[in-house]
Amino acid sequence: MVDQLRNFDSSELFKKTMDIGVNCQLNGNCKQFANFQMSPVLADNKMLKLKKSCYKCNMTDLPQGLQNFIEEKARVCQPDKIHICDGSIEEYNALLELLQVNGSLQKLEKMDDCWLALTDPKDVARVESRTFICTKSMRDTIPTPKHGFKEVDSSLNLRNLKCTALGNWMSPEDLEYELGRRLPGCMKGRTMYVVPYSMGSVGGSISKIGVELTDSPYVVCNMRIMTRMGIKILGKIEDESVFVKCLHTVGVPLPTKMTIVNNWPCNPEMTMVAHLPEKNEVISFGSGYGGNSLLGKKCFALRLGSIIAKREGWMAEHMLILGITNPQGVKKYIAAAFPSACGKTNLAMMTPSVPGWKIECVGDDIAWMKFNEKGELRAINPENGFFGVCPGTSNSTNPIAMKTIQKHTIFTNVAHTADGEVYWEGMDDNMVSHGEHLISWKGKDWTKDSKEPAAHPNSRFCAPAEQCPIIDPNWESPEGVPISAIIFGGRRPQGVPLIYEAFNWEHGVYIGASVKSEATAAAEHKGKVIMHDPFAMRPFFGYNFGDYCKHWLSLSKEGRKMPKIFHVNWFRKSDNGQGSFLWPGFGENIRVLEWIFKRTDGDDSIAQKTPIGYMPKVDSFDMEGLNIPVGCIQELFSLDKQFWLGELEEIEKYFDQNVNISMPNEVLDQLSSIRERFLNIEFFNWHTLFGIMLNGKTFTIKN
Ligand SMILES: Nc1nc2c(ncn2[C@@H]2O[C@H](COP(=O)(O)OP(=O)(O)OP(=O)(O)O)[C@@H](O)[C@H]2O)c(=O)[nH]1
Ligand SMILES: O=C([O-])CC(=O)C(=O)O
Ligand SMILES: [Mn+2]
Repeated sequence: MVDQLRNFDSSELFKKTMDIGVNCQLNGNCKQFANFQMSPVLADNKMLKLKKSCYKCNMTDLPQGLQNFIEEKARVCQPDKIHICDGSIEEYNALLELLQVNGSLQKLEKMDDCWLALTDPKDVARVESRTFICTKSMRDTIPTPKHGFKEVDSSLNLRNLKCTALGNWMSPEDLEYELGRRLPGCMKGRTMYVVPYSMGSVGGSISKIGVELTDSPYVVCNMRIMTRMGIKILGKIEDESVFVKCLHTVGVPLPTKMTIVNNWPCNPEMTMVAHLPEKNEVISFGSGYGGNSLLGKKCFALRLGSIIAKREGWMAEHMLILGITNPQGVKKYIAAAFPSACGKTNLAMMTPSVPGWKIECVGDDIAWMKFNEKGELRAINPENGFFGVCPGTSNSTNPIAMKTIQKHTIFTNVAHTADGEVYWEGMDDNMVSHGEHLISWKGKDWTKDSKEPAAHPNSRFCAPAEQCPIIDPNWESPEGVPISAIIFGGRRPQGVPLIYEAFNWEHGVYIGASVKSEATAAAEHKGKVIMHDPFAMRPFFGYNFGDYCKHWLSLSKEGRKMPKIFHVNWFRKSDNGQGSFLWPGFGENIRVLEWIFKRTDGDDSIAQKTPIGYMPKVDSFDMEGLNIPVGCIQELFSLDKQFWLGELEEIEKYFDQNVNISMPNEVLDQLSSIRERFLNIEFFNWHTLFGIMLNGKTFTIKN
C-alpha cells in the first residue's frame, strides 16, 4: 500500500477531485489516496474521522496560479498526499488529534483545548545564520561591508553565502544548488498541506495573501491561529502574482535513518530559510520552529513585506500597535519597535498602574503602515494571533496575556505538571504549587532545585488574538488605525535614559538606525552582548539597510501628519549596568506613555532640549505613587557625556564598516549634530528635576 502511495504521479492527482474532509474508506486506490488526509500512524485502517461538510474542492477549480504552484512543488518534494486546508474547526481538531496520536502534541488536560509541543532541543529559535535573501544583485539585499564579509562556517552547508551584520545574501545559482540537494523527495512519506492565508483582514486594503505548502501539521495548526486561513482566501487568488508563495518542509523524508527526538522531525544541519523577492517566494527547510516555519510572520510580513512596502511606498515593521485612552477619554494609537524578546507583547497588553488610563491591543509584533490620502499614517496588525514569549509572563507582569492563553492555545517548549497545566520561569507561584514535581521542556522531571530551566527561554504560546480581553475594537479595521507616535527601544543596561524624543523625522530615522540591545534567547546568539538592531529589524530586513533608511527618510512629505518618534529603555541597571533594573517596568510604563501622549498633543511645557533629543522637564513626569528611590529616578534620566561620546563613536564606526557607502548622508549628519550638541552643551537648558550627569559630576537643579 505504501509503495502504491510512493509511486503515484502527482500530475494525475491534479486531474482528480480534491474531496477534502469527507470520510473515506481506505481501499488502496492511489487516485483516492491523493484525495484525503490520513494520519500516517493510523495505518491500522482507522481513518482520521473528519466531520462532514468540510470544503469540497475540485483541484481544477482552484485558481490556475495556485494549481501551478502546488503542482510545481509537489513534483519536486514528492509528498505521498496533498491536503488543501479549508481552515475549519473540524480540520483543526483532526490535525490536533493526528499530532497527539503520533506523539508530537500533548493535550493539557487541566486547560481548555490547550496543547503542548516539545521540540527537538536543536530546534528552538530562529536561525539567523541560515536565513538569507536571494537576489540577482547582492547590493539590492545587503550593503557591502568595508572590511569584507563574515566568515561562513562550512558546517552551515550553504555554498557561497555572503554574511554581514545586516543580513545574508546568496546568488540565484548557489540557491539552486542548495535547493537541489535538499528539496527533491523531501516530503516523501508525508502529507503536503496547502495553507491559503491572508495577512490582515480578508480583503482589507492593506492586507496581502500567501499560500504556505508545508509537511508539518504542527505548522498548519499554528498558522490557523496566527493568520486568517482557509477556503475563504481562495476566492481572492485571481492570478499567480497576487499571492506570496511559501514552501516549508521539516526536511525529513520517510522512512528515515535520522534519529527523531520528541517526535519533532527537523534537520538542523541542513536548515535554511531562503527568500526570493524577485519570485515573491519563501523556501524554508529543516526547522519547524516559530519564525523559521510560520512563514506568514517574519518571512512574509517583514522580509518580503519590507520589500513590497518600499516598492509601494509604505512600511512593514517589527512593531506592536496599541490604543491608549487618557482619563478624559481621548484616544490615540502608538506603534513601538523593540527587538525580539524586549517587551512588545508586554507593552501591547499592558495594565496601566495609573488610574484612568486605558490600553487596548491592536497587535504585538508586526505593523503594516501606510499613509492615506488625508496624510494620516494608518496601521494594521497583519497577524491573527500572538506567538509570545512565555518566561516572564505572569499574572503580575502581564495578566492580560495570562487570560488570553487559558484556552485554544498551543504552547511550545514550556514545562508542565502531571495533571496538565503549563509552567515557566517567572510565572506566579500560586499557578503551580511548588515542591510538586514538574516535567521540564526537555521532558525530564523538574523541581525548583533543578539546575536547568523548566521552560526554554524562548518557549512560546500561540493564541488567537480575539481571545485577548483588551483587544482593540478596531483591531481588524481594514483601513487600519491612525498612528500618532512611533517608539524605538531596546535592552540598554547602561547610559540610555528612560525616555527621549527626536527633534524631527530625520532625527527619528537616526534614532531608529542606531537602536542597540542586549542579545536575547529569541535567536541563536549566545551571551549578553549589546548588539546593533537598527529599527529592531536587523534580522528581518528584506533589502539593503542603507536603502531602508532612505525609504524612511522619503516618507516625510508635505501634507503628511508625521508621527513623533521616541526612544525608551525599560532595562537600565544600577551600578553601571551590573545591578538590578532601575525602572519597575510593565504597568508602570504607562507613565512614559502618558508623557508621550501629551507630547503628541503638542504640549511643549513638559519637554526640554538635551543633546540627544527632548526629555521630560521638571514636574512633567508623573511619579505619584511610584515607590522607587529618588537616586534611581535620577540615574534613569541621567545623561553621561563621556558615555554618549563613546556611544556616538561606536555607532559611527558601525555605520562606516557595515553600511559603508550605502548609508544616506542625512543619517550621518544627525550623528554629527548630536556630537556637536554634546561638545557645545551650553546651548542647552540642562535643568531637570532628575539631575544630569556630565563628566561624572551630578547637577541636581531645582526649578
Ligand atoms: N524588566 C522588564 N522586563 C520586561 C518588560 N517588558 C517585558 N519584559 C520581559 O521581556 C521578555 C520578553 O517580553 P515580550 O513582551 O514577550 O517581548 P517581545 O518583544 O514581544 O518578543 P518577540 O515575541 O520575540 O518579538 C519577557 O520575559 C518579559 O517579562 C519591562 O517593562 N521591564
Ligand atoms: O519569529 C519568532 O520565532 C518569534 C518572534 O516573534 C521574534 O523572534 O521576534
Ligand atoms: Mn517578534
